[in-house]
Amino acid sequence: MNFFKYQGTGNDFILIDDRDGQFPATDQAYVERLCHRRFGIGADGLILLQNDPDYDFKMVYFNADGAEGSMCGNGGRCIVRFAHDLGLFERETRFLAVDGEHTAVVLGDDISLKMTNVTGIGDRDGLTFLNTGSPHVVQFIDDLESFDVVAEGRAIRYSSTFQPGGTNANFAQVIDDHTVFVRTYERGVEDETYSCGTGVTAVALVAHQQLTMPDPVSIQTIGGNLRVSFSPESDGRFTAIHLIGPAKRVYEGVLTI
Ligand SMILES: N[C@@H](CCC[C@H](N)C(=O)O)C(=O)O
Repeated sequence: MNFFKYQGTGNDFILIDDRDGQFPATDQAYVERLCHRRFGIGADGLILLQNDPDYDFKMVYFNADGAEGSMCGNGGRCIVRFAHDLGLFERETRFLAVDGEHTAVVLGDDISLKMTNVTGIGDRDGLTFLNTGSPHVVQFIDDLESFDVVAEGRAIRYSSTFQPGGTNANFAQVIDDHTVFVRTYERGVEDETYSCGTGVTAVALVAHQQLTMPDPVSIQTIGGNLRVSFSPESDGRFTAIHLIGPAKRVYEGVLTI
């Protein structure tokens, strides 16, 4: 079976064309092994591209721990690039993911991915929490460079407040009036990743609501730059949310494990 490796701002994924349904998707240990950075290919997650009768394709996303995850924004941009490379559409696509329908547009090196609407930004035991397709806590920090993202993120991820599912944790530092630097501890990877698409989307919406940062918000991550555009609604919801940034094929190979 062939595999492809893609990355979106350093969030890296194994992509598999599973339109024949042959991949052993229920074998969690196998997916985990493929994602392992010593014994496998190495990736933050694995994504299957499957057929769906009503859409261009269906995205099935697994975290590096082998369990099926909630929505992955960078993975969403990567599978759009993959589908484009496979010739499944020309410029605009419509696909199904775990959180419902997404549309996306190829803009040269960038993919603009429409994210699910956000119902609101809440408070959970003093922490800012929202769901952008995946659950996210957002905290603003003064010196993010030297902040211990893994220790602090893990404490939030496993805190009783967010059990049983847990949450992703994002730490953000304001760079200027429209730019934020973001570092994320990802649930399911159980480590800091170079970038998290649903996480930076969450940070952009919180930066708008709490710091009046205007649309679009520019995001810096360890793995590169992204933009998030959105429409704030009068009832606290956000619609027309787009995550925009590069997504690239890195290499392809044949599975031998
Ligand atoms: N890297 C992802 C986030 C994936 C979801 C997450 N790890 C979870 O299941 O909680 C992104 O780019 O959004």
